[in-house]
Amino acid sequence: MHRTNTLKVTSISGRGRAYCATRHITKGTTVLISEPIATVVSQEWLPETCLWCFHCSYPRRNKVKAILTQDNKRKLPSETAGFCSETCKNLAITNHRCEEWDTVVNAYIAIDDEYRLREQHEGLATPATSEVDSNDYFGGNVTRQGQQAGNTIDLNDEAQAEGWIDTVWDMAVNSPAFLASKNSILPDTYKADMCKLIASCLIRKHHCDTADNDNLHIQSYSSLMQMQYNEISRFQSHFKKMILTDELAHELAKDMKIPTHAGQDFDTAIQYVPEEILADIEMYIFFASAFEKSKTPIEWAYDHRLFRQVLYREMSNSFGIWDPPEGSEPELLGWALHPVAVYFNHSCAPNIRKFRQGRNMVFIADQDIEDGQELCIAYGSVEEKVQARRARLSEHYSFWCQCTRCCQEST
Ligand SMILES: C[S@@+](CC[C@H](N)C(=O)[O-])C[C@H]1O[C@@H](n2cnc3c(N)ncnc32)[C@H](O)[C@@H]1O
Repeated sequence: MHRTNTLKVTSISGRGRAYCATRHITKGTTVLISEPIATVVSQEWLPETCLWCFHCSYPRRNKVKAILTQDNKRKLPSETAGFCSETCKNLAITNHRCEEWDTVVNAYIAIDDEYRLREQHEGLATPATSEVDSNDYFGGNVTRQGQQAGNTIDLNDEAQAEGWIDTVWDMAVNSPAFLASKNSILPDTYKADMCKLIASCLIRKHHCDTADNDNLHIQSYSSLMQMQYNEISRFQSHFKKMILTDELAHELAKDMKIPTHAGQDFDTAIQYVPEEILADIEMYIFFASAFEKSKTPIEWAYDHRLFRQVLYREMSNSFGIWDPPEGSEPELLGWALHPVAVYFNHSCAPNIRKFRQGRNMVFIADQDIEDGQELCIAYGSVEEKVQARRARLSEHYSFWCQCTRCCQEST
């Protein structure tokens, strides 16, 4: 990690925490080089991409295998994963806590195994029945944290929304009928990849919690927890979209308020859950069943709260691993989480350019920047008109862009 003394974290109204210049920065200055805490190479590019430095040798496969499998008949994507050299393999192993690398590889295989199993049984999902009775699970009328005693739960209120969303997850993952309706659904490969990334982070948590010898050059799970958490804003933004576009949902909750009993009865609650959030729950069910069946079951895999801790940080903070690292028409090889690099807000007129250098992300001033000025990158293309840019950012990152350019162009 290399942080220059040119930037610091401050708070900016409407945009949260942000990196700002601590002095005049001249165009071309490197302001930050950051290492990832966790990465995943997508299933599609696994055979040709080095798990450590991300060198992609397509169409040649990696020279050094990550896993020495005995079973050639049953090759899973992760069993083809590897490194471009022994040096990269050694770096991967020594840069993890003891045993950690092995657990990560086994987690990958468990996820591939579950994916393959579902691929074989695709379309055989048991339809959901209306026999779901989550009141049994909660032991009747339980009022949970954040839930008001009045007649409605206000989803605009962060604490109420948080308590209700947590309740819905609990009800969903403890409902046998709901689980039966979801446990054969084949996720898209992107979701299986995200499960691998989440597993890597939770393995780091486990090793941070239990390791005796602290390896100081390894980034801790707590650094990941400093990243912005977007579960509530994601729920609210998809809920708003749902009540605008779905007549029934509009009738049920036009003002973001839902009846209190939707926090106690799963059949009622589920009507208020946007499909994007249902897809997140499905992803967790996939994740948990992968580890339930794995040869080395991992106890933390059955905790949706831990899964959500990472999922809703990954969503607003991960960086794509692009190849070539800079330039036109790159391929997306995977994703990486960089705890130190997450304070660059988005601007539709960015002053910082980022590119990948091997495993690291490098951030360079693209113009002269004044002392105190905010340092911003672009989260994707900034070519469209203001409404289209804001809609894309809202859809993908759950925020309404408040950059100077958007604010000027929308007045
Ligand atoms: C990678 S984080 C950046 C750091 C973040 N501001 C924080 O406090 O941790 C991305 C989040 O920052 C906020 N953000 C970034 N750029 C923004 C912008 N142009 N307008 C409004 N919010 C922005 C959004 O909440 C977004 O989900």
